[in-house]
Amino acid sequence: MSDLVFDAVSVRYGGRRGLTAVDHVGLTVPSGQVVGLVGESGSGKSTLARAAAGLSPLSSGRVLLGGVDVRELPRRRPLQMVFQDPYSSLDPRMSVGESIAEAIPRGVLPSRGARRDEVARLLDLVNLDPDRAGQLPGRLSGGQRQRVALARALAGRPEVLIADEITSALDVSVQGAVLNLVRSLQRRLGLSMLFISHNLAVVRYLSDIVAVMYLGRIVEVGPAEQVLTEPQHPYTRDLLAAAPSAHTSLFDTGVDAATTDAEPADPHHPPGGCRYHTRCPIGPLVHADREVCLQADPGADSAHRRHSAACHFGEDESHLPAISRGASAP
Ligand SMILES: Nc1ncnc2c1ncn2[C@@H]1O[C@H](COP(=O)(O)OP(=O)(O)OP(=O)(O)O)[C@@H](O)[C@H]1O
Repeated sequence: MSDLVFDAVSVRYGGRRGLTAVDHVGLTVPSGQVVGLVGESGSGKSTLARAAAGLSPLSSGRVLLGGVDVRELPRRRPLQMVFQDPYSSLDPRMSVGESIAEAIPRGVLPSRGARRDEVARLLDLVNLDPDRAGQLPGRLSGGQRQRVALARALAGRPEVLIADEITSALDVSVQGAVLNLVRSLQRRLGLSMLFISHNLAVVRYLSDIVAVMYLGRIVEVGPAEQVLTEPQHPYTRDLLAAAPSAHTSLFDTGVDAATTDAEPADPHHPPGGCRYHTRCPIGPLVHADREVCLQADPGADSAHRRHSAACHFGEDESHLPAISRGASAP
């Protein structure tokens, strides 16, 4: 088992008129731990996850697993991804068993019988009756399909599971069961996990570490409890203020993280200096120091495991009582 390391990863979409969806991101998912990745829509979370899984080509940087560039791993088998929509991730013409068997690496279990037994083991692992193997996905509920998608991911015996909004398309009544299953599998199998969700309460429930993304950059990272209860970056504070359920119920509906009323920055033309300065409530109120926010990119120390924020005033809370929540940049 080894750490998953994003080393100065950038992903750019389109040509000259395109945008840099992930911009020089450094992030470590320590072996056997869960990193929750949060941030509003369009901040680059899925692109970062897809970059690790080989689904978004890197413009620069590397993704390493145990020091090995994941591009050198055969079919990236140690990294498996589960997606949001269990309706499109399974082939409707293949039985559940065939879908799972297809994901078992070739050569590992050559005999038909051994593959059938492995499918039954995997179905049991995700709490589905092995008799489901003969069914088509059309006969299954969303929650059951997501369990099959998990079984498929586990068929590759991964070290790292990348989970992108895996419960947000499910009925609220089954979200809890799927999350509990993911948590127990992660612990039982010692998996590392990059877990993306808009629901901060869910992220808090699952994660050891939380990383916060804004406009293609990691702006804060640290132990989950610290980031979610003592945030250092103004963006994280705004995110938490907009999603009070991080501190209340796990499965409230309507908890999507949104931030201040200020206009989101244009991802095609991200602001210079600190990327959050156009929306930040601190900059405009700390006039004497605002220049530094316009000029210098603070950068979070996301390669390390301590709590760190990409803010010139991150750990200095002396200005906080003066801040009014809704303040927006001029
Ligand atoms: N295939 C693509 N081609 C061009 N631009 C893209 C593509 N996929 C994503 N983008 C853009 O890249 C940026 C980051 O998108 P991404 O989906 O990674 O963000 P996200 O944080 O995962 O958002 P969400 O929470 O809505 O899934 C956005 O501005 C988005 O519009």
